[in-house]
Amino acid sequence: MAQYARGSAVAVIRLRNPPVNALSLAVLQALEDGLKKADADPSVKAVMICGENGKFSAGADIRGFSSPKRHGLGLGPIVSLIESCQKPVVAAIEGVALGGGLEVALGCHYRIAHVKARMGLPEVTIGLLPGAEGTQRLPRLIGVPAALDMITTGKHIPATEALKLGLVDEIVEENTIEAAIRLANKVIGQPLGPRRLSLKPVPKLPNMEAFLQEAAVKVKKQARGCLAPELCFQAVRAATETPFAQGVRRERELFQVLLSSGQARALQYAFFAERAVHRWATPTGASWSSAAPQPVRRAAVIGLGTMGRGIVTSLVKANIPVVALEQDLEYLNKGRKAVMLLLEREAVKMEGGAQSLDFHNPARLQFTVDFDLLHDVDLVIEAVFENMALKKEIFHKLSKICKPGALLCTNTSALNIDEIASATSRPQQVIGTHFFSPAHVMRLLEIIYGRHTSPTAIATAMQLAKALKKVGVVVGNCFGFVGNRMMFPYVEQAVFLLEEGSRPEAVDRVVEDFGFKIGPFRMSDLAGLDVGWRSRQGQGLTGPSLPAGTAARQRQGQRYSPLPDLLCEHGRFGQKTARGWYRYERAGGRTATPDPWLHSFLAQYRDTHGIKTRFIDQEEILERCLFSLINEGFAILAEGIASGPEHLDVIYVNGYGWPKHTGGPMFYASIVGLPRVLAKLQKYSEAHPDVPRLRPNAFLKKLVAAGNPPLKDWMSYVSRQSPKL
Ligand SMILES: CC(C)(COP(=O)(O)OP(=O)(O)OC[C@H]1O[C@@H](n2cnc3c(N)ncnc32)[C@H](O)[C@@H]1OP(=O)(O)O)[C@@H](O)C(=O)NCCC(=O)NCCSC(=O)CC(=O)CCCCCCCCCCCCC(=O)O
Ligand SMILES: NC(=O)C1=CN([C@@H]2O[C@H](COP(=O)(O)OP(=O)(O)OC[C@H]3O[C@@H](n4cnc5c(N)ncnc54)[C@H](O)[C@@H]3O)[C@@H](O)[C@H]2O)C=CC1
Repeated sequence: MAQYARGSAVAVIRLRNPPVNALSLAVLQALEDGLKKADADPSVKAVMICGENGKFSAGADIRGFSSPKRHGLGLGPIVSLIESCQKPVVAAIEGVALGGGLEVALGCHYRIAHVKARMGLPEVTIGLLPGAEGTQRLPRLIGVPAALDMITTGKHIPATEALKLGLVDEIVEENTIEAAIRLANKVIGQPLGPRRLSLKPVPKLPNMEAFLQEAAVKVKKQARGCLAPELCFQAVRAATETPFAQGVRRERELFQVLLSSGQARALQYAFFAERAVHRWATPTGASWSSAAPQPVRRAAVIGLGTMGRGIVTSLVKANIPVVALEQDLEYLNKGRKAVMLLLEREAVKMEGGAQSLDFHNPARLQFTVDFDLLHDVDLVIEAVFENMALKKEIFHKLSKICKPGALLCTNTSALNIDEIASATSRPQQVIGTHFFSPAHVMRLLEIIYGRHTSPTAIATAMQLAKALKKVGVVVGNCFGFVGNRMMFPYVEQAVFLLEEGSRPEAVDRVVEDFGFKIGPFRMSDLAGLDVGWRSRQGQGLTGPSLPAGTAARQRQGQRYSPLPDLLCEHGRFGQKTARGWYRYERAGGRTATPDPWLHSFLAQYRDTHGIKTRFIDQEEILERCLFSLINEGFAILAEGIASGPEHLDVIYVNGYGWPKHTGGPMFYASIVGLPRVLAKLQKYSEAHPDVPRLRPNAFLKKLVAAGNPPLKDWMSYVSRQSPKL
């Protein structure tokens, strides 16, 4: 709702719809009523619009977009109504003014913001465009380049930047409402024409056409198949080419296209999924609603390799003092240099508003090889080599040295949390905190509870994720947890496709065209092929411990591809050795070029093993890679390793580069239709009976037999007797 109040000459309209004053139909109606009342009342000389509880508005109610109650576009005409008001209207922006919220403010004649407020048009991130005339007003106010940037990226900008851009007239550090009322009183009687954005021309650029052409290419490249950025661009382009009213008509047409698109549905699902995973629960009944986190005032990181250095950086950025520990002085110095470099780069990015990182202060960041310095930290994150014996040795040590309440976290990417915890005297305080590389950049934190992990430990890890500005997703303990476990069949299929006749660049192209940031082979080259090789050696799948006489392409009666092992035996570890599935300009180089050596190696390999090369089309590549991954997702849900499909989707979108505009693997499966996913898996499984991961999972079959229920109902079909904990 919106509350109308009149004090002296200024009428106040307060948007009210907790928690973020989203613009529901009721709010819009009350806003319209308030405006009409103020206009009609001769004693009212000016109007001030603000939001309840220190937040202007986060925009249209996103749940309303899929609601059957939606009655078309109501906001555009209301913004016009504000602008055409004969009395000055001032927006008092506190907290956030986003989407439709900012469009309301753009209709106002003046905008005043609190210094801590944030503004933006994030519609593009939920598959839409600012459909309440925002694509036409914003370029008129701040110019085309800045408007295009805000509208096509959806970024939120701080008030200080908004002031520089001319988006707001003034920023205040104290009471925004009082300042807005003062401003409203001051401008009574002043001409409103120059303040009406719809009447202003779009500021000209000397090279507008060239600028737009370049911008179009950039937007398309960044969109990676997502429709909304391109349509946002078209709407802004209309502002540069046509009068206001015509631009608004174009904006509405484009908005309608997006509103009815599957991508918008998927992105809105992803928005709520990311919030739903905050409300974690475990099959034993522990949950976010009853567990309280412990404070983390000081932390430690053990191991400053690829992951540890990023984790230290994340903690420093979150203002958590850190002790960073290495095994010896040589590694320590190497790690220190790497951490300092990362922090210096972060400090540069944070310049112009953000607090300084203060990382040269030993009270905030200390480097050591002495375990005794960890005696008083609240939390330790272990990031040493992926080796169970080493991890157990370290946890045993930590359990003796750390203070009783300290949380002991492991960054293992696949190992058993319970086994690691068994080396301590406090298994209830042992938990997996699985960061993704680069750890200071990637948003995902997979949080893995073991058999004995306490609810407090889970709540503390979730709180840590929030402090680090990451999305924490709580999952159960199994080999590879959720993310990597689903990744194994995907990568396995990609390699099998090479055996059968495809090439790395062909597989990567199909997966990248689908919208992945990076295909499976580029990804392996980036991560390092030696990582998986060592893990397979540890599992006895390759290397010296493999029993003599084992068939080259079989392990335990199942199909196995030795191709990645053979590449490693040739010293091809990926980017780090300038050779992997591709070749690179130098060791550590980033530009992947298809490698004729690899092509002839594959041809020889097929000859050696008598594999007949066949042409594999894009559909088969995509389906075998994605559906095998999704199939594993159903197994994970059935085992109770994750409490819902949203968890799997949030993990994939935030940790593995799955295209957000398809919602995530499980949402995508629901859109493709479970009967189709099942039929395709059945087909591929029949063609490859020695590949168990292509065999349709029983839970998937159950859902299909139950009539393909909507994703939100899937978990009600899980039999509760067998959660694997
Ligand atoms: C605002 C945030 C920055 C806050 O972040 P944070 O503090 O971290 O809290 P969160 O956990 O994110 O959010 C708290 C809580 O609020 C929910 N929520 C947030 N924003 C919205 C929203 N816009 N709509 C609905 N609900 C929202 C969130 O889900 C949380 O609740 P929970 O899920 O239960 O935990 C951050 O939240 C944020 O960035 N929000 C999104 C901002 C955004 O994207 N805004 C753009 C919205 S789209 C828009 O404005 C479109 C247009 O401009 C087009 C104009 C067309 C207008 C048509 C009129 C629409 C009529 C709707 C019909 C309604 C039907 C009816 O009334 O019945
Ligand atoms: N590399 C990646 O992309 C990811 C790795 N992980 C996991 O993170 C952990 C670390 O992996 P990386 O950083 O890649 O390894 P890395 O090999 O780059 O670094 C490991 C570091 O641990 C240090 N170390 C070894 N023994 C030690 C000891 N006793 N005391 C102190 N330090 C010691 C080493 O000196 C080395 O610097 C592993 O468990 C790995 O599985 C998790 C997610 C992604």
